Amino acid sequence: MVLDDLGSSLRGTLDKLRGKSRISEEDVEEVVKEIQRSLLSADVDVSLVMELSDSIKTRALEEEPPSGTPARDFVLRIVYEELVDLIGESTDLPLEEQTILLAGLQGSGKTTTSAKMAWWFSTKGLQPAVIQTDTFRPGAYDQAKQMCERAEVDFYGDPDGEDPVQIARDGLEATSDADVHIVDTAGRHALEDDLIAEIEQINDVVQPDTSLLVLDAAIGQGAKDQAQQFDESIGIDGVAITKLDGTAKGGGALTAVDQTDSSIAFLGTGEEVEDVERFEPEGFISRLLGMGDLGQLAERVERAMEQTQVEEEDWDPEDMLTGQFTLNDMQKQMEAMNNMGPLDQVMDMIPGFGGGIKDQLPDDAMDVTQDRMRTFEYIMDSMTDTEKEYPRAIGASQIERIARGSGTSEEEVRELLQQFKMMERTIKQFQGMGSEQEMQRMMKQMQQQGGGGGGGGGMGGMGPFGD
Ligand SMILES: Nc1nc2c(ncn2[C@@H]2O[C@H](COP(=O)(O)OP(=O)(O)OP(=O)(O)O)[C@@H](O)[C@H]2O)c(=O)[nH]1
Repeated sequence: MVLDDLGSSLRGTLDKLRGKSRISEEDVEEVVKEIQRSLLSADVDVSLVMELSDSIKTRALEEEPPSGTPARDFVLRIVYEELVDLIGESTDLPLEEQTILLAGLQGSGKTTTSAKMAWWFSTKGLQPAVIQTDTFRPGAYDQAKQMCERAEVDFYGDPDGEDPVQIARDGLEATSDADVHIVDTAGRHALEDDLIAEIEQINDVVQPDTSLLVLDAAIGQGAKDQAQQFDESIGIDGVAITKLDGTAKGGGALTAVDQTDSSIAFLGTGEEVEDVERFEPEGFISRLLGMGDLGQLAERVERAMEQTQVEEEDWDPEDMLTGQFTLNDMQKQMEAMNNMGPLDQVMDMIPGFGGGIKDQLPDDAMDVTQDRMRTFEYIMDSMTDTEKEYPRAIGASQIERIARGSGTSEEEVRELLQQFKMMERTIKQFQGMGSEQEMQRMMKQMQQQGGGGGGGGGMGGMGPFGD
């Protein structure tokens, strides 16, 4: 995740302020140094870093903390406000008829982002269409078409067409029923003149309401030149940052935002059409600082509930926090969580869970991939109800029988039991959290918003391994 390093190192530094009511100049220096180090290693432009750290320093030393506010909270608040200020508002994209043009270098993720954005608009009740004008890269047409099919949105392209400007013109006409037009363009390895000339012509024909620059999160200072060139030729209103799942950097994109005086519109976090988030500065920074992002979490839960085909009485998110945890529950939760996205991303959105506890968990605890889930399902199908209810009582002979019955290995059965133990421990950590009441309230709220989940609480009473 972008600037991930900032989140964890800053939390460590801020934690040293715990218990203090006043902050010294030294404390502030240390916090500011940590911010500088993290931002620079995430490729944020030096002058931006200096600007940000100066404002934090000045405010932390000159402003009087409200009485009774612990030093840590006071500094955290300032860092939060200054980061929100640096990153700015999200690009304005009203939920109404509009045309969006995507620009960027080859491989930055434009085609993927166009389908993701179309999917996102469709979840908001609009009818989007993607127009693919990339005649340069063989395969772009098929890729866009397939992704749009997966996203269940309209698509226009011409696999035999050679003139991208004509395709754009025809595409707008052919998809006139749609209300949001997203025009994908070709990229090149570098900023060649013909790329700029082509996109200027497409821009003239399309007359977009918004032009977005698509940038790979791993791009460093090269973002500055790209941003400047595209801004001069077509005018950039916002940036979509892609591949945030693969890098801890992302600073180049912030530089581009600053250079074009624009803002961030979308974040791409994976290769699937659903792996996209509308950028919300407050939630994003909160998550970065380990304060959680309830908005995104609620949205994901809502989506997961629609996708997870479990009976209403079978799954209640509140069950994660109460009662005994069994293998049946683990299976349901794995399905639901899988629909929400990678577990570590989800955890970042939970207040109080992002920074501290998550960092202490073994990496394996997050490793719930679809393949593993499938193997686990075969294994669970070969277990008796009692075994699923009390997995800790499963011994060597049962493991052998289950492996044979499910066509898996004994090692895989042990792995499942190990995964169960880890998840059980994680759930217990949840249960032990100070903010449990808050979590429960939140879960309830999300349940209502999601319209599913029911209040069944199908976990039964405490079993022999309850506590
Ligand atoms: N992991 C991950 N991969 C992504 C993301 N966005 C795009 N990709 C991958 O990046 C590669 C390039 O993405 P494309 O959408 O084809 O890029 P493009 O900008 O359209 O490329 P050109 O058409 O050649 O200009 C593909 O393999 C995508 O699957 C993301 O958010 N996360």
